[in-house]
Amino acid sequence: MQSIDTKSAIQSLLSGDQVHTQLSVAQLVEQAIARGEGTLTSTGALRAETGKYTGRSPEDKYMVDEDISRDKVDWGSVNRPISKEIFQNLYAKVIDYLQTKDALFLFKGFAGADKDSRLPIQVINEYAWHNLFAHQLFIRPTAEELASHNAEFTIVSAPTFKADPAVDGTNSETFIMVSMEERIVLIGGTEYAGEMKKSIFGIMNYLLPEQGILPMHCSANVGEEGDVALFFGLSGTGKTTLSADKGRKLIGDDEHGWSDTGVFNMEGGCYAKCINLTEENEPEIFNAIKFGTVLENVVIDEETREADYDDNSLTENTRAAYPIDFIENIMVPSVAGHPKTIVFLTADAFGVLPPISKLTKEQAMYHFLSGFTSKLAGTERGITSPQPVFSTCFGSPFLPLPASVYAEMLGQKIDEHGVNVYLVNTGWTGGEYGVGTRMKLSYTRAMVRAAIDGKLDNVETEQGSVFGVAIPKEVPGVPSDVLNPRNAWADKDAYDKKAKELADSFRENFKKFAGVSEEIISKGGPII
Ligand SMILES: Nc1ncnc2c1ncn2[C@@H]1O[C@H](COP(=O)(O)OP(=O)(O)O)[C@@H](O)[C@H]1O
Ligand SMILES: C=C(OP(=O)(O)O)C(=O)O
Ligand SMILES: [Mn+2]
Repeated sequence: MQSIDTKSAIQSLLSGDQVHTQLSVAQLVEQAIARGEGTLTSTGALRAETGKYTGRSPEDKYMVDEDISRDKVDWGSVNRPISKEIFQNLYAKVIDYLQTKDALFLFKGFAGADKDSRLPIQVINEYAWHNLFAHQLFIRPTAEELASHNAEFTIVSAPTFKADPAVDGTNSETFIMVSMEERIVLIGGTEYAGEMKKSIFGIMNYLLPEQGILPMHCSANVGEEGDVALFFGLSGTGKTTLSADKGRKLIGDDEHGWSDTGVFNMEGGCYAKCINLTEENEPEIFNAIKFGTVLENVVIDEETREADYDDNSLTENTRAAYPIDFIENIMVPSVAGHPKTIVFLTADAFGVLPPISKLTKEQAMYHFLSGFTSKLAGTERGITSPQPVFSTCFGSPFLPLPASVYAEMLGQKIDEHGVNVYLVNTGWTGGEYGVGTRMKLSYTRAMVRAAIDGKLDNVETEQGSVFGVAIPKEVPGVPSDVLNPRNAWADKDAYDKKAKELADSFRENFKKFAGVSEEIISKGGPII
């Protein structure tokens, strides 16, 4: 086995004079364009294409099997074990490969806006545009912080290095490998920039619980009274869209920690979907697409360089990456108090779940563990239409530890802070995918605002027929006939049939939580 000292390998790689360290946004944009990695758009954004991989590649994501993490990790199809030997061999090859490049880009910064728990990281990129992505998405250091910066985790990203599965022991040419012992993320064979931010999120999901902090796959914002709201949800359910609300300060759009003092963003930027983006529906995001923003796989006119957000010819998962301060109303720093409201976002492709309902403590725990939603087209390789999925804690692709670790912490925190929990279906209504339509964004916004503003605290409710959740009979700004999902279906028998199917699949899925208290199932689960 070729065993290498990973730390000195990084040091020697970084000592070369081809390494551009901590370039400014302007310098990175200039480099990316000069190197033919991307083009400038009419609003000043840098536009790049990612080739074959336009979403994450979960089947190529591995955790190295090591003594320090072996007994902690929840091994399986999310956390795929890979031997130290395979990791070390590939690592050595990637370092050798990067040594041959005439330019490399290094970003140093942090994950975690709370200074007590933040993780100093560095990102070594083959591409300038990837380094710009890292610069915009992670937390940028001040000059003083940079001077004393000492990275505790390193991402090494070599997108043009392709593994040979037969020789290298991988599943494909692509690999995302996390070593908790060496404190390295090794990425090769994919140009999708989202792998970088989500692998650091996975690492925070490993490290924070040890410090008594709950890591969460959610967005967060805060109102004028300091009232914090969290929006949990798998990709495409509306975290980024719904948290950008001009009446509330954005804390972050995707990854947060919840400590004894409150919540904090792990990131320094946002990663918004652009498909069908309009200024009217999503003005904050639309206007954030300017100089400094990275546009991924958005089709632009060759001459005018105008973006066509409706064009999905490269992927459904078109993206804009921008620093959080490109959103007008934000919390600085990205830290706030304890949440008052939690919203679980689900994009139900069956059209069965109500567009908004209030959950009891047991229902909240049941739905958090179930994490029912649909994988929407694009964010993961191979998904082209909504696929119903149970993604525990609304983020199973990013959880290295068993779900119970996160669920127990959330349960305690909800109790301790008396948080109101709502389930919001941003998916289908009036029929399943293909028959019904997606819930209107303006209605969802109105429902979420009413919940956060306490306007649903004392309204009349009816009991949902599937889970027994409390469905408000009226929500300001929303026609009442969309509130009860059964009413929204023309064919009631078809609804009941689908609902039964869904309830059965929840029960089936929940069997994996054998150790969970009977009360959560009896009081929180389906009633049909
Ligand atoms: N009712 C709705 N609620 C939220 N988003 C919706 C709704 N209808 C359509 N959308 C679209 O769904 C996508 C939600 O994606 P996004 O907010 O990026 O999700 P996430 O951040 O959770 O991955 C956006 O493109 C948004 O325009
Ligand atoms: C970047 C991602 O997150 P989201 O779609 O939740 O924004 C992802 O899942 O790859
Ligand atoms: Mn998002």
